[in-house]
Amino acid sequence: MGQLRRDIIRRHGLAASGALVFSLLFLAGYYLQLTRLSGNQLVLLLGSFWLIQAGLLYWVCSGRAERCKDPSLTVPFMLLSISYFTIMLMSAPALRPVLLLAYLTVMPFGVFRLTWKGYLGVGLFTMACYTSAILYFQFDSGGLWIPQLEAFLGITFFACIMAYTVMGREFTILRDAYRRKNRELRRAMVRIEELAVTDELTGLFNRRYLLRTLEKQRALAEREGLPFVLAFVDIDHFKQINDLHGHKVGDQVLAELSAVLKMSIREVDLAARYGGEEFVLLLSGLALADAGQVLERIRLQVMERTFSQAQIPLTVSIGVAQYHPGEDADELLNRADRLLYDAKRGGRNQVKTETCRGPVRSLAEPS
Ligand SMILES: Nc1nc2c(ncn2[C@@H]2O[C@H](COP(=O)(O)OP(=O)(O)OP(=O)(O)O)[C@@H](O)[C@H]2O)c(=O)[nH]1
Repeated sequence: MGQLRRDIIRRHGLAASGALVFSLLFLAGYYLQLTRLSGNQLVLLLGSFWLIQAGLLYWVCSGRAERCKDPSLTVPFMLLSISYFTIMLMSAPALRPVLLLAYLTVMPFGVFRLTWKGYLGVGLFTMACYTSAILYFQFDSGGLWIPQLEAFLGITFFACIMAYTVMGREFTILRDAYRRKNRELRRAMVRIEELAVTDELTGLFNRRYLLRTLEKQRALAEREGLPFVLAFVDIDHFKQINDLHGHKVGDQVLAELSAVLKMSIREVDLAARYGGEEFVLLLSGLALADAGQVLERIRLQVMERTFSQAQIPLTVSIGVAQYHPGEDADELLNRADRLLYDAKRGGRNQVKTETCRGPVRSLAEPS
């Protein structure tokens, strides 16, 4: 159960306790003969109130109301209580002071949900209910009608309701500001998390994230026996590109090559910038031979196009090693790095794949 639903249920628990207190007071009023109800009418009144209340509570607590615009069903709950307090008022005019307070205790529960317009609507509904109860009482009983007192009480009650509406408006403003800040904070958190794992220039994952993922991949390989392959991809003679075209173009080349790497791997794989012009690819669920083919394809892809506005041709050298059960991340990284070194030494623009725990095998001859 989510925190939001728990909060809603807690609030409804409070509201139901309030309704219970006023039901008990009304019951006491009945036994003190302060109401005009018969026993059956009393049972019908309180019984139907609690039946509907229980139905609404069930809707909220079971999560069925989550499809509604307001999953807390605040307005239905408020209108239900106000309507029943009005019927109680009609049937027990002597309990008017108690029931006036009952009306007012309903209003604060709108704070969490209602806009000030909603507040005004519920406030006017309350006023209309109260007025009809008073009129009903006067006409029904022909009771003592003291217009000044009724006006006095009515205006005071109206002022209280309006005060709630104004307060409700203030709460709406506060609530909206709080929600806005919360949203901004969440967005900022997501961005910070992104920045913490992303290389700014290339948009690939950074070394820290790679090492973390490598550990997870290792655990998966140990537990589930899922094979994976790690490849170092390094641009050949990148220093010359910087020297010839400048750092800015060099940066552009790095970004474009990163896009090629990212596009060439599957969702389950990972491309990271290890540092400078050196990248690492983690290919999961692949045997060494298949990974070798994938990386050979990447090598050819890089060779077949040019990079940056300066249309610079590029080649990469790649070292590919498969994870051996029991080894640690450093051992795997070192092996792949050694294979990359072999590829460089072997003339660059080639993929060096280790044979199973044996010597390295070249997939392409140096160009
Ligand atoms: N533009 C740019 N250059 C970078 C960045 N990081 C590292 N470099 C440059 O990458 C170059 C790497 O040079 P080397 O390590 O000699 O490698 P190389 O020239 O590619 O030679 P080989 O790897 O042996 O083929 C250096 O000139 C670095 O300054 C970066 O973020 N942007």
